[in-house]
Amino acid sequence: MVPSHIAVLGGGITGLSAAYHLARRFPSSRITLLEKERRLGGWLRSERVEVTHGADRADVLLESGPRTLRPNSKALLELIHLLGLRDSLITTPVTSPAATRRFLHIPGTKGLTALPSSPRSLFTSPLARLLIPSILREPWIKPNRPHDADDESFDAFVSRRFGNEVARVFGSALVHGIYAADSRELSVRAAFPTLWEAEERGKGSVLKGFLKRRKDVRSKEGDDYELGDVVVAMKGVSVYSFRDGIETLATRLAKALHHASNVTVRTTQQVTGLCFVHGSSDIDISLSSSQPPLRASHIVSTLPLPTLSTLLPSSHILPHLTATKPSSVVVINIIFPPTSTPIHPPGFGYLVPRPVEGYTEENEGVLGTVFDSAALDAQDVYYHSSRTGRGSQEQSGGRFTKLTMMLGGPHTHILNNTSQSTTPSRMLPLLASHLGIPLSSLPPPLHFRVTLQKDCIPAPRVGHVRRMEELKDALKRGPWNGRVEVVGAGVGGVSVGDCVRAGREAGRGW
Ligand SMILES: C=Cc1c2[nH]c(c1C)Cc1[nH]c(c(CCC(=O)O)c1C)Cc1[nH]c(c(C)c1CCC(=O)O)Cc1[nH]c(c(C)c1C=C)C2
Repeated sequence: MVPSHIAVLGGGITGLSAAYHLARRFPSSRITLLEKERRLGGWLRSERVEVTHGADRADVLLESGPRTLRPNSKALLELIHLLGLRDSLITTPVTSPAATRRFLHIPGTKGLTALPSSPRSLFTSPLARLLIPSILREPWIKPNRPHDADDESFDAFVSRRFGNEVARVFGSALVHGIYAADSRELSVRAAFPTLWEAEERGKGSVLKGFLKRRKDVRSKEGDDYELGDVVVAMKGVSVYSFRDGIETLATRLAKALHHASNVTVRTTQQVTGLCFVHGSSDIDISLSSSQPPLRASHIVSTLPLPTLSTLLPSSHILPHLTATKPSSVVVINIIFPPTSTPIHPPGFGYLVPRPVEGYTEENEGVLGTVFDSAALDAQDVYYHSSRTGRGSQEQSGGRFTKLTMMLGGPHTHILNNTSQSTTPSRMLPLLASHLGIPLSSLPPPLHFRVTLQKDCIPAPRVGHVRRMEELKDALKRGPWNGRVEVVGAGVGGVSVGDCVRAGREAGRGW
């Protein structure tokens, strides 16, 4: 039966995608999207700041959440096609330094260590001593997954197959860069399912499993995405965004919803409770405003799972809503004026692994730094004032350097004391030391902005996949009877592409 009224809870990227696709799939259904804030888009937030230095002026784009997208998400490519966003694309080629050059800053050392970008560079890398033996050994290590294990931590998984040091140095850094979490708590099955599956396919060896996968991938069939010619624009692209930043995706979705005749978007509407209507299968949604409750036949919740848990009547609690620990990140956007020698080497940026002693109060608390101007420089608009005082949009003396330092996550002492831990006088010496340059070669920044992104990334803990299966099973049974779907980063993958796909798949069974 076609749903009469679908309520979508939450106006972040998953909620917007859900409302957009539901409106297309059910043109005769009413759809209401409810968002507690005034703005839509959740963690996608792109803002421009104006900076000047002598005769140089620029409108520089800053991101405080995700900043780049990867072309492997068909759900995202489809949105770009459907929303007509192709002309706003800004891309980074796979051959550019931002795509090929990545670094680690190893705690206790000065400067950056380049990560090998090809099998050949592996042999000349300072990390060769650690990496080569563990890679060569892995296929020969007997299958060692505990036979009844249905999950384990990412750290335990990598330690088993590649050794403890590889797990601490590379595994923890990777997890910092995606989940801002402790790899000793993160579920390998939920966070890196391809690794877990490769080990199964390779009969115990991850590397053998990956070699086997190549054959399977080539024979994989296509699917039902409407991609237009966007795929052509993504040839040879490593990452991409839009001229006005990643938030463009949210603003264009909101615009499309505004024009859809069957959708109502209600902002500043905080949901305070859900209640089954006696004698019917409808659900009443209470709102914090003085508005009467909203009655819906179907609900898609994209709210964080702990928030959803507070909305349910005690007679109808759902399992596992509070099991996932979200990570908080302190994001520091810094803009430096043009300099005669580059502030950082060309590349994506660097990650900082977990220190040997763990996450202690003595640690600097930095998870990594992104060299933003290296990847999507074309987002920044430069003006040059001539002697006549008239501005023209042209390239002048040099480019500003834009980078983002990220702190916190498992370094909880930073989150408890953000304002004191993130002053320029603390951060700039740390940055100079990570980059291996004297502090005196860093000019005073033109812009230094600190944002605390509280609980921004749900980090799935060991057992997450099984718990989410149990949650989905509970939603199929009474009184929910499949009319309520719970989707989003807390349930499935956390990338923007995963969130868009989760919204696209919501309500498929209705
Ligand atoms: C606020 C900080 C964030 C950190 N991780 C994420 C955010 C929003 C989420 C995230 N980051 C990456 C992925 C994987 C994307 C994919 O597979 O398609 C996710 C879900 C990878 C990534 N990490 C960094 C960047 C610039 C990217 C590319 C995607 C993006 O722009 O977010 C850098 C980085 N992110 C974090 C840290 C500590 C860090 C350090 C250099 C935390």
